[in-house]
Order: sequence, then structure tokens, then C-alpha cells
Amino acid sequence: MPDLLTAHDLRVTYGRGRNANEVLKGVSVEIGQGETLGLVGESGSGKTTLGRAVLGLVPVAGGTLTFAGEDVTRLGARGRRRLARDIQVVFQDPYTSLNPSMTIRDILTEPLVAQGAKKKDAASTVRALLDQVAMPADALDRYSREFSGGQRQRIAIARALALDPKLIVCDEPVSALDLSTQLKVLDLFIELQQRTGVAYLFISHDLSVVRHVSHRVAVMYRGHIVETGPALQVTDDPQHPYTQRLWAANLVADPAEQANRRAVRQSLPPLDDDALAAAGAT
Ligand SMILES: Nc1ncnc2c1ncn2[C@@H]1O[C@H](COP(=O)(O)OP(=O)(O)OP(=O)(O)O)[C@@H](O)[C@H]1O
Repeated sequence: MPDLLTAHDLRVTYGRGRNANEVLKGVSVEIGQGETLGLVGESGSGKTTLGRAVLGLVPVAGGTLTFAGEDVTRLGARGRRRLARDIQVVFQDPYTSLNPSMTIRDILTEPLVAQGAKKKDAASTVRALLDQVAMPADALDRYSREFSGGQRQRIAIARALALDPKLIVCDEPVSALDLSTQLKVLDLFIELQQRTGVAYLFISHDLSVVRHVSHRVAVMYRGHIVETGPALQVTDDPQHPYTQRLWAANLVADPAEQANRRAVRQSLPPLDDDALAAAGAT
């Protein structure tokens, strides 16, 4: 798959001077066209910050970030508008990400009109978008508060798809949903990718979730990518001590497998700074 997004030695720092906190410490990842890169790691490791950098929402302090062959840290106004169309986002919380005072029709029409479509021309696109995410057409004149979490996330996905993006940053998009709804929404992501060819940067703290949707997985720890590879390889046979810990801590449905992981978790040596440095995560 040809590369759509390439980050090389990417650095992002929050704050300045004595308060400076380097959160991305030289991150390199690639995402191919139509590919899903799962980004996994514990809270505070820098996953959202990488997503925000890809969306152009935080300044990049070093390294390069290329999207569709263009250096996105040096785009002019027209290039930034194109990027705002080509890269979309789906957030974790479907309860706050949809404007409660707008109907679903207005929520889906807004991005189309913002990119120059006439309101009456947008109507058929909006109906098709709702259909794509398996929501009934009578949802159009209702408000987001009238829907369940899973339905709201479907609406948020429809909004992200409105401009036919090349990449969607999915930031913990199923963590607020119950388990059976999670699975349905994950399957919707997969189905939409097969239909549209969109690529995903799929951020989650949950190895089972990224295993389900990703072609490849990158593991982030303290602002570094410590392991990357095919999804099944990284999630079933982790090599880095930090990924081994994530694997052993991951909840799985099968009680025997859960007991196996508990035993592995108890047998793992402490993950001190020396062990991490040896494994390349300083
Ligand atoms: N706007 C900000 N200003 C200052 N520090 C920030 C800001 N956003 C995040 N941070 C810090 O950067 C670090 C990485 O945060 P980030 O949200 O990228 O991690 P994460 O892996 O996505 O975590 P989570 O899963 O909890 O969202 C954290 O220490 C966080 O406190």
C-alpha cells in the first residue's frame, strides 16, 4: 500500500522553558492508503497528541509529517483547507461531540456547506450518509439526545465521512460504549473502509479493540513507539516488555485465557527504567 501519511522523528512539546514537556519524543509511523494503523498505549503515553499533530491541531517542534506527499507543517491557507477535508476525526465521547441544539440533518449538512456545497444539493448526500451508517432516514429531524451512545457514534462517523476523507483519526471511538455496541461500531468502521477505501489512525488503550480493526499496530510508551508490526503479530506475540505487559493486563472473554494472562502478568519481571532503556524506550 503506498504511504498516505508519514511521520518521521516527530516531536511535540507542550509548554515552554522550565514548564516544557516533550510529549512526542521522535515518533515515526506510516499509514498506507486504505489501511488501519492501531495506536495503543496507556493513558498519558501521547496517543491523542499524535492524533492532534496529524490533524494540525498542535505545533510540531521537530521531525517531518507528510500527508499525500505534502509536508503538512508548511501548508498555506488553501492546503490547510484541503487537509481539513481530507483528514477527519471521530472522538471518544458521542455525548459531547455532537451539538445538542442542531438536528442530525444540520449536523451532517454543516461540513458539506462549509466546503462550498449548496444546502439543497447536500440533502441527498446527507440521506446517503445516514444510510451508510445504518441509521433510518427519520433520524434526520431529531436531535442527538434522542439517540443511544452507539447511534450517536454512528452519526459522528457519518459526519466524519461527509467530505469523503482519505484518513479518519479515531480517538478511542468505542471506549464509551458497552461491549456489544463496541463490536457493532468496530464492524461498521471495517465495513465503511471496505466500501470507501478510507484509512484510519485508530487510537485505543485496549489491545483487543485495535486487534479487531487494525492491519498494523504501533505501541506507544512515554512518547516513543516501542513496537510496531502486523496487528496479529504485535497483539498475540508481543516482543517489547511494555507490550507484553499490555497483553498480560488485557481482559479477554475466555476464563482459561484470562487465568493464563494473570499467571504471565505475575511472572513478568519489574519494568524498571534500565529494562526499558535496553528495549529502546528511554
Ligand atoms: N494541551 C496540553 N497542554 C499540556 N500538556 C498536555 C496537553 N495535552 C496533553 N498533555 C500532556 O501530554 C501527555 C500525553 O497526553 P495524551 O493525551 O497525548 O496521552 P494519551 O496517550 O492520549 O492519554 P489518554 O489515553 O489518557 O487520552 C500527558 O502527560 C498530558 O498531561
